[in-house]
Amino acid sequence: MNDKQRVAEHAAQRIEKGMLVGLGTGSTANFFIEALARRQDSLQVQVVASSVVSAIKAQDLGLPLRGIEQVSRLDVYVDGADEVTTDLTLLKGRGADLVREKLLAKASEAFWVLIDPSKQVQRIGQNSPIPIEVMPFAWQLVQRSLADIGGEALLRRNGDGLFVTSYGSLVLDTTFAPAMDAATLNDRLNAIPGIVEHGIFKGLATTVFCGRDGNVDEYQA
Ligand SMILES: O=C(CO)[C@H](O)[C@H](O)COP(=O)(O)O
Repeated sequence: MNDKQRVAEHAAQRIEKGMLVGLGTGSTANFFIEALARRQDSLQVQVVASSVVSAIKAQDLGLPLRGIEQVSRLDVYVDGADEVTTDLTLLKGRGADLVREKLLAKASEAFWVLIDPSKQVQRIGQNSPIPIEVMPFAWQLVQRSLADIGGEALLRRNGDGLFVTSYGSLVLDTTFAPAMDAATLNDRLNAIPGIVEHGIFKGLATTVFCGRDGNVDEYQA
């Protein structure tokens, strides 16, 4: 069992009977969905998925799925992350499902983040650019606004074409100077028109579980 599987198993053991559980997206979230499905006979949970791929996986494994439009409050949302700092700020969104991921994280009583040590960083943006979803017609205007606050934004590509998210947005992968802290950046990005969503998750995670050398470390917000 690798660190991602162990941390996913650990989180599934923490789920309580009858909970409404949000399912994240990615390889760690997939391990969690599998671990949850193995406990479903005793747990009888319902789930809400953050992506089509997670919805299909949950359905295939027999987890009862509710549409995101049918819920206003979840007990817990469980997902991976690309980067995590000591104050539990996250960088997410390597995939195409940022919008639903942040909505579910915000709507949940608890947000559990499942990582391995490779995701722990000193500062957000240390290893990856910040993914910024933009309305397709607005990408150049947003690129200009990002340049005004010191961001270098490149349209994400997919082979010869452009990368398109689940909701038809484009993604600007954006790097900022290391001196720009995540809290400031979060506020500035939230204020730019044309941005649909971005990958900084600030003040949302309640617990980070980190699988390390066969154990699971726990960090509380
Ligand atoms: O934010 C995400 C998708 O939008 C993922 O949670 C993040 O990329 C981590 O993925 P993995 O568990 O495969 O390492």
